[in-house]
Amino acid sequence: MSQLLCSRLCVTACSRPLSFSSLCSKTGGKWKLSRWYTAHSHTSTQPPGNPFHRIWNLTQRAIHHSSSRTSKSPGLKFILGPAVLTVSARLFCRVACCEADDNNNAPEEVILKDSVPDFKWHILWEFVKPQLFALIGAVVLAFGAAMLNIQIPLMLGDLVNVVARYLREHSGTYVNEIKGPAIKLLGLYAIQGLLTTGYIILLSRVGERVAADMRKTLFASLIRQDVAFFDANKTGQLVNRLTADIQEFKSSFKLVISQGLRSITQTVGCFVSLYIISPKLTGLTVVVLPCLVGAGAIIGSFLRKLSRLAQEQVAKATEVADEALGNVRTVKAFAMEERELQLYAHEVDKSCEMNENLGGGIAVFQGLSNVALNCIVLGTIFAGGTLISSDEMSPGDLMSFLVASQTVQRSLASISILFGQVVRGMSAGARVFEYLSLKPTIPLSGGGRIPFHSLIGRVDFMNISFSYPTRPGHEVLKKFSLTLPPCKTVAIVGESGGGKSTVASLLERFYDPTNGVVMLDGLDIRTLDLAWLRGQVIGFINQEPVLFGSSIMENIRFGKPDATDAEVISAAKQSNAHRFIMSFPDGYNTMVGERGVALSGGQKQRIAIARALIKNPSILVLDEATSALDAESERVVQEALNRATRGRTVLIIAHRLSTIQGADLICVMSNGRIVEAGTHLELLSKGGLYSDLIRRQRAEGQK
Ligand SMILES: Nc1ncnc2c1ncn2[C@@H]1O[C@H](COP(=O)(O)OP(=O)(O)OP(=O)(O)O)[C@@H](O)[C@H]1O
Repeated sequence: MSQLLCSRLCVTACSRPLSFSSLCSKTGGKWKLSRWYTAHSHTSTQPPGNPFHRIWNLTQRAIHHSSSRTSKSPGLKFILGPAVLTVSARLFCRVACCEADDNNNAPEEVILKDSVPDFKWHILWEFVKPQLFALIGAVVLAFGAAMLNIQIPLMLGDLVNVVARYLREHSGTYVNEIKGPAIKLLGLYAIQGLLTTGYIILLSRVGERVAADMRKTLFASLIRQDVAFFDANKTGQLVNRLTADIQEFKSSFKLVISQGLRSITQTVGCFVSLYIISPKLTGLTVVVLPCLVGAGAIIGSFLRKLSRLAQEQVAKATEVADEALGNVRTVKAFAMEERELQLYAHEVDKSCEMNENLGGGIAVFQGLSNVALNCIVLGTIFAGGTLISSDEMSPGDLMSFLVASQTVQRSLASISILFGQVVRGMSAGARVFEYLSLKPTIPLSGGGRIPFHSLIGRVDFMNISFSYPTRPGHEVLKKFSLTLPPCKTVAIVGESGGGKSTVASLLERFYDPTNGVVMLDGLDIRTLDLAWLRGQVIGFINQEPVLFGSSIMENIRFGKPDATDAEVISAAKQSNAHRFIMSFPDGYNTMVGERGVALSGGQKQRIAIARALIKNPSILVLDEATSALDAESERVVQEALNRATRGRTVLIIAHRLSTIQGADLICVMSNGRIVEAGTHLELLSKGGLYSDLIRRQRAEGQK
C-alpha cells in the first residue's frame, strides 16, 4: 500500500513541475511568503484530501503570488517545486520503509524472546578479519558518499541563487549562467552515485562472506555437539540459528555500516550547514525535529510490538501446518484431515485479525506522519519566507535549508530505526556466537587413543550409575554391571523404560556414565578416540533405521565413505538386501526418498544392516532391530542378522523374546538393574521374571 503511495507520489513529483510552470511568472527580489500565507491560510479554495497536496498548492500559490507582485523569476519554479515534492516523496518512502521494516523484521523478534547471551566481539572479529580490506573500503566509500550528501543542499542553494540573480539582472545568457553550478552539481551526483555503488558492492560482499563463514562454522559446531545437547535443544531452534539469526545479523551488520555511518555523518554535517545558512531557522528545527522523531519512534515501537505478535501468530499457524504435513501418514491413518484443517484455519484467522489491526495501526501512523512531516516543510517555508522578506535569507538559502533539514530529518529517523535493528542484530549474533563457542562435553576427536593391537571385543559395564543430563534427578541405571564376552551374543530384555536402550547408548558413548566406567578390552572408553570407536568398532542398528534422502549406494556407503562399489554390494548381500535392490529399475542408484519413505520397513532395515556391516565392526549393537517388522520381513532380516553377528561381540536389546533364545547370555533388566541372567533354558527353569515374560508373550501371540 505504502509502496503504491510512493510510486504514485513519484509520478506526481515528475509531472507537477509542468503545470507548475504555468502558474509562475517572473519573480525577483524578496519573497512575500509570510504575508501572503497570513492572508490566504483561511481561504476555502484549498483542495481537500492529502496534506501533501495542500502544501503543494500553497507553495505554488505562494510563488505565484510572490512572482505576480515582483514579476521577475520563472526559474525558481523549476527548483523549489520539485524540491518540495522530492522531499515529501522521500518522507512517504521513509514511512513505507518503516512499515516494511516492521513486517520484515518481526519474525526474528520472535526469537528475541529467548534469553539473550552476551555479544562476543572477539568472535565477530574472527569473521570480519578476512574481509577487513573490503570492509575498510566500504566504510571509506560510504563516508565519502555521506560527505557529498552534505554538500548537495548547499550547491542546490547556489544554483537557485544563480537563477534568481539571472532573473533579477538578466546579465549574459541563462545557459551560460547556470552551466557552471549545474555541471558541478551533476558531477557531484555522478561521484555520489559511483561511491554509493562501490560501497554497496563491497558491503554486500563482506556481509555475504561473513554470513557464509558464520553458517559453516555454526553448522560445524552444532554437528559436533554430543547427543545430550540435541536432547536439550529443539532442532527447529537450531535451524533457526543457521537461517533467521544469521540473516538478521547480516542485515544489521550491513545496515549499521551503510546507514549508520551515513546517517550520523549527514546529521552532524547538515546541522552545521543549517546553522551556517540560518541560525534562527536552525533553532526552530532543533526544537521541533527531535520531538517528532521521538514521537515517531514511540509509535513505531508500539507498531513493532503489534507486528511481532502478529508474526508469532503466523509462526503458530505455520507450526500447525508443518506438523500436519510432516506427519501426513498419521493424520490420514486417523482420518484427522478435517480436525487439522480446523486447527489451521483457527490459527490463520487469528493471525489475519492481528495483521488487520497492525495494518490499521500503520495506516494511522502513516497519516499522522504525513501531516506532521509536511507541516515541517510548510513551517520551514513559512518561517523562511519571513526571513527572505526581511532580507535575512536568499531564496537559494531557503532551498538549501529545506533540503538539508530533510536530510537531517531522514537521518535522525533512520538512526532511530537503526537502533532497534542494532539491538535485534546483536541479539541474533549473540545467539549464534553462543553456539559457536560451545564445547561438546564428549569431543569427537582430539586426545583419544586408538589401540595398536587388534581388538578382542570384550566389553565391561562396571558399576554404572546414570541419569540423563536433561533429567538429572531421575536415575535410569543404578550400579549396573555387565560383561559382553568377546564374540558372544548377550541379550537384554525387560520391562519398557527399564533402561535397556540406555545401556546401548553408553556403549556408543552418546553419554558418559554419572558413575562407573565402560571398558573395551580393559580400556576405559573415555580414553579412546571417539571417531574410531563409533566409525570402526561399533555397528549400531536400531528399531527405526533412518536413511538419508539419497541413493541406496550412498546410504550403504555412509557406514564407510571410502568403500568401493564391490564392498557396498558385498555388504548388501550379507544383509539380504542385494536381491530386492537389483529388482528396482535403478538398482543401487534407486533414490530412497526423504528419510527412506520409498522403501518398506524390512527393506530399510536391511539397508541399515548393510550400512553397519560395511565397516566390519567388532561389536554390533542391535536395539530392537526386528520389533517393527512383520513376520516375513522379520524372517529375512533375522537371517541377515544371524549371519552378521557371527564372529562379533553382540549386544541385542529385544522385545520379541523369540529372537534372542539362541543368545549366549540373556539379562533381564528391571528398574535400571539386572535382576536375572542366564541362558534361555536356565532362565526358564528358574521360573522367574523371564519365564513370566515368555508366558505373557506366548499368551499375547495366541490371542
Ligand atoms: N534422551 C532422554 N532424556 C531423558 N530421559 C530419557 C531419554 N531417553 C530415555 N529416557 C528415560 O530413561 C528411561 C529408560 O529409557 P530406555 O529407553 O533406556 O528404556 P528401554 O528399556 O529401552 O525402554 P523400551 O523397551 O520401551 O524401549 C525411561 O524412563 C526414559 O523415559
